[in-house]
Amino acid sequence: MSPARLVAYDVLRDVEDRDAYANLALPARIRDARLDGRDAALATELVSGALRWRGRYDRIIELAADREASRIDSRTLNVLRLGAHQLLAMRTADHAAVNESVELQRRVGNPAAAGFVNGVLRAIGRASNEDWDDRIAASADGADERLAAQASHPGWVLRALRDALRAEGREAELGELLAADNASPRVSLALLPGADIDAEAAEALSSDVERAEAVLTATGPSPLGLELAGGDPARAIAALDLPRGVARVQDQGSQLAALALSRAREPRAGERWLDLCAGPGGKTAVLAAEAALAGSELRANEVSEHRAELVRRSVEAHADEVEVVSHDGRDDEAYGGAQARFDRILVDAPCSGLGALRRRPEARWRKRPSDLPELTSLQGELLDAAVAHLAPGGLLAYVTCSPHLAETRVAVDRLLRRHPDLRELDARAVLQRVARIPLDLAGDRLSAQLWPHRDGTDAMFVSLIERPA
Ligand SMILES: C[S@@+](CC[C@H](N)C(=O)[O-])C[C@H]1O[C@@H](n2cnc3c(N)ncnc32)[C@H](O)[C@@H]1O
Repeated sequence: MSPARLVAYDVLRDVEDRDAYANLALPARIRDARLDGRDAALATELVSGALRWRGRYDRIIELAADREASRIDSRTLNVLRLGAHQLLAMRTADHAAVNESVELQRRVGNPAAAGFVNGVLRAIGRASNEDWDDRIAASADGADERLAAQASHPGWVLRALRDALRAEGREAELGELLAADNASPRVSLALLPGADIDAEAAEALSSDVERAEAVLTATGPSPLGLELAGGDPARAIAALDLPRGVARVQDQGSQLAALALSRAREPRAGERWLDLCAGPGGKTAVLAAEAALAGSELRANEVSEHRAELVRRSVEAHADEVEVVSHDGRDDEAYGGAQARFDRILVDAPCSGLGALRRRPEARWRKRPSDLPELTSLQGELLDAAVAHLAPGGLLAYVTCSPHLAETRVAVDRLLRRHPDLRELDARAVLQRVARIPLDLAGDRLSAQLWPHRDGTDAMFVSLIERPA
């Protein structure tokens, strides 16, 4: 029995039974099973493939088994998903994929269903991906159901993504976006400003890193950004030999969102900045470095004490300069009192996370449209509280890692209606100025929406709002 397949199966169960995050459960299981590098890579591919493509594979399994997925025992279904991934997306020989799956079923599932697993997987292996696409199309109830199954996205997510693209006049890009969600992104690093080294110099240094099979390139839209072409990010960071916390794993869209606030305009001396929803602290780290350069003070707030601790760790490069507190961002304590005012506030609000589906393969199946109303009210309340603490002339950045219109444009339009004294600034122009390369920002609104398929970033939304002096 292949240990990598057993580990992959166990992680699928962790995700299902314990609501575990695959990216946390997988390394732990790999360690416990003492998998070598090759088996660890195989387990990783199996887990991310089976989770990401779950919608597609379940439809194919239903067609091959002539039975609804909901009527297949969940242990057997996971064995079939892993088998389907080997047959349809990996180079595993068909007989090996089928035999290993039957063995796995005997070991972890109902042995009496081993014949069923054998039959279903043989049927899946007999047809190509193109054939399965045709069969999915022929059995689908409408174009959305077809695309949702083929591209493995829940229907409501697909419609939300299409609405967001349509608002920019780019509905035709939906297929590219879904494909980008289904591809494993490269790891990006941020090299915090103020270090003695910039991204280009770090790339040059990566000749040392190259020997460690972890090649860094100064590519991507963030001026702080490095991309890892392969290998272990921790080794790449260690090989740069920089002070702790200066090089950090971070999506380049997140880097740009933080820079949009700090670089929207020249800071005056002694400004006060606040990161209201800071955990786990990725953007706080960028803001801390920017604040240190600008001579600004930074306060970071995070409602969860555990995540506030992560924020403290994230600013270790500027530990004494950032005040980290833990309160509900709707309460005055988060700001240090009712009278406290800030010159710049980042509201990186809790959101559905639909912009980062490519990084968390299980996330799309966990979100529910019913999560939205609670999130959008919280976003509105956090924004109202932040606005109340914005100094005259102050700047607020509203950021989400979701392109869902209810969390992005609609939230900003509502905020501006509630507070007619506020003025929206041209976030698109700011991002164009800050970015290392020209960004393809579509639509005719002042806010900016980044996209994985266009910008190579998570789908971050950024709006900049000013309280006129
Ligand atoms: C999108 S995440 C922020 C990501 C972070 N800015 C970064 O770049 O690492 C939103 C954060 O808001 C926190 N949060 C949720 N409700 C909150 C509230 N009422 N007040 C303050 N923070 C809250 C969540 O715990 C979560 O850590």
